[in-house]
Parts: sequence; C-alpha cells; structure tokens
Amino acid sequence: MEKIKIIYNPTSGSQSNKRAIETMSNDLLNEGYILKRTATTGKDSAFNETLKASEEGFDIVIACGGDGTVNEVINALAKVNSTMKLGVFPIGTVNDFASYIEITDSPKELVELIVKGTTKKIDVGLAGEKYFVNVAAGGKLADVGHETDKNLKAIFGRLAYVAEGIKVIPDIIANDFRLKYKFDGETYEDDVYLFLVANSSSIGGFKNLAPDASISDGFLDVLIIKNPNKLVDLAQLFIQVLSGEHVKNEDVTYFQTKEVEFESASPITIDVDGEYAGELPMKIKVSDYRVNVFTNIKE
Ligand SMILES: Nc1ncnc2c1ncn2[C@@H]1O[C@H](COP(=O)(O)OP(=O)(O)OP(=O)(O)O)[C@@H](O)[C@H]1O
Repeated sequence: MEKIKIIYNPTSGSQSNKRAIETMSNDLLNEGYILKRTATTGKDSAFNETLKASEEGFDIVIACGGDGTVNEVINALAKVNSTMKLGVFPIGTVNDFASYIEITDSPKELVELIVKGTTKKIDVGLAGEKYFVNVAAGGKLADVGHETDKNLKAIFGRLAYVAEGIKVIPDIIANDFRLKYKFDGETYEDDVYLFLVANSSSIGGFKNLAPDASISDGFLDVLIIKNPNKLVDLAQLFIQVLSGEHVKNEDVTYFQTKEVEFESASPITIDVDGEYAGELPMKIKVSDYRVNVFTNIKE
C-alpha cells in the first residue's frame, strides 16, 4: 500500500481548488492509499515537509500550489536524492511546470495517473545551489520599475504578449550589462539585456521561448538576448518570440549545453522557477538528479 503526502499552499488557489484537493484526497483514500495532508506555513515549508516525507518513507508527494511550491518540493527531493514520485496539482497564479507536463486542475485526472502509475523521469537543473525544473533567468532586477515584475519570469511571461512586451522594453534597455559566459571549454563575452537557461520550453505561459527545449533530453537551452542598441530591433525581436523565430535573430544567442558558467562585473540576479537563487558568478547545469513525475507526456 503506497503512502502519499499531499503538501498544499493554503494561500494559493480558489475555493473550488480547495474542494478539488478534498475530492482528490477522498478518491485516493478510496483507492486504498495511505494519505497525509499538510498545509504549508510560509517560505521553505514545502521544502521541509518534503524532507520529512522522505524520512518517513512516503512513496509519493503531491505538490498543490504554483511553481513556487513545486520548486521547493523539487529542491528537497533533489537534496536527498529521493526516489519519491512527484504529483503536481496546479492551483497557483503561475503553473508553468504543470502546463508543460500537461497536468490540469482536475483531481480525477491526477488520481487516474497515480493509480495507473504513469510517470516520466525528467531533468532537473541546478543553478548555484538551487534546483529548478523550468528556467533559470538572469538580469539586472533591482532597476526594473514595474511593481508586477517581481521576477524575471514575470518579464519573460509578459513578452509573450506583444503589447505587454513593448511596455517592458524601456526597462530592459535601461538594464543592459556585460556578460561573460563559458561553455564547452570556450569563453564568450557580450553586452546583453537578459539571459535564461531553460529546461522546459514553456516560460511565463509562453510556449516557444526556448523552442528546442526538452525536459528529458539531458540538456539545458541557453537563450541570451544581446544588446542591439536599437529600440526598433528589440521590438521586432519580441514579435519574433511569438513564433519561435527569435532564436535565428542575430541579436540572440541560443545553444544547448549540459553546463554553463556566467559572470559579470555588474550585480546580476538569478531566479529559478520565479524564486530568487542568488547573484552572478554562477554555474548552471543539468543535475545528476532526475525526478519521476506523474504525467502523460511522452517527449
Ligand atoms: N501559509 C502560507 N502563508 C503565506 N505564504 C505562504 C504560505 N505557504 C506558502 N507560502 C508562500 O507561497 C509561495 C509559493 O506560492 P505558489 O507558487 O505555490 O503559489 P502562487 O499562488 O502561484 O503564489 P505566487 O503568486 O506567490 O507565485 C512561497 O513563496 C511560499 O513562501
């Protein structure tokens, strides 16, 4: 009989999401699973509850929340090299990971996957000391003016919409910096606006930002937006982002690698899956840990 721990963020989601967690719990109990349900209490709570679940011999952990909750759970799983399988129940404001692995907020669908045992092993990235499943993004965050742009992921998300992307351009232009990056034994240097290292191709709800990214290919996709110094070029670039054509733009560097090191003389912030992960210099790589997640996706 498998033991499942449900970790849910009580500040996330609507009343109907909360009822859905109730339904999922009842359905899992009816299927004969042993169940424990714990609400998170704030930062690091999902991380600590996952560590506890691992020590207590749980077989499955279900993260109910947004990408922030999933990220904490993944960090704990990777830290102890856990064999626990991961279920994701998306009730957050941003659920990029769930949408990439095609998980909806239907409790029935997730229970069905769990009962069938349909899982896939996926890559986990490591940025400095923080693990991630979607993306590590770097830029000069402190100077970005918009209150809503709490993190770089939010900026990239807004680029998915041309009108929004154009509004963000002045902030991005004001925040260019010199970036040194090293991979495959070579060092490069450019004036850049932003860069990201993607595990999945879905970032900020936008499907084509890293068009070749696969969550299970053992590689990360690096996208560097260089400084073209001309507003019109940057606007055009963002329009290309919609179709995935941007990766061919001369102001974009796009490559796949297992490991890349970044440094800059400017103070550059990195966030992973929308959470703060530290400042440059930083090495970002595919970690040795892979997580076994409930999903129907085959790629
Ligand atoms: N009980 C709690 N009270 C307040 N904050 C909490 C609580 N539990 C978790 N959190 C915070 O919620 C954040 C994770 O949110 P998550 O991504 O799961 O959902 P979200 O609704 O998308 O939230 P956000 O809009 O902040 O991304 C973490 O920063 C965590 O510290």
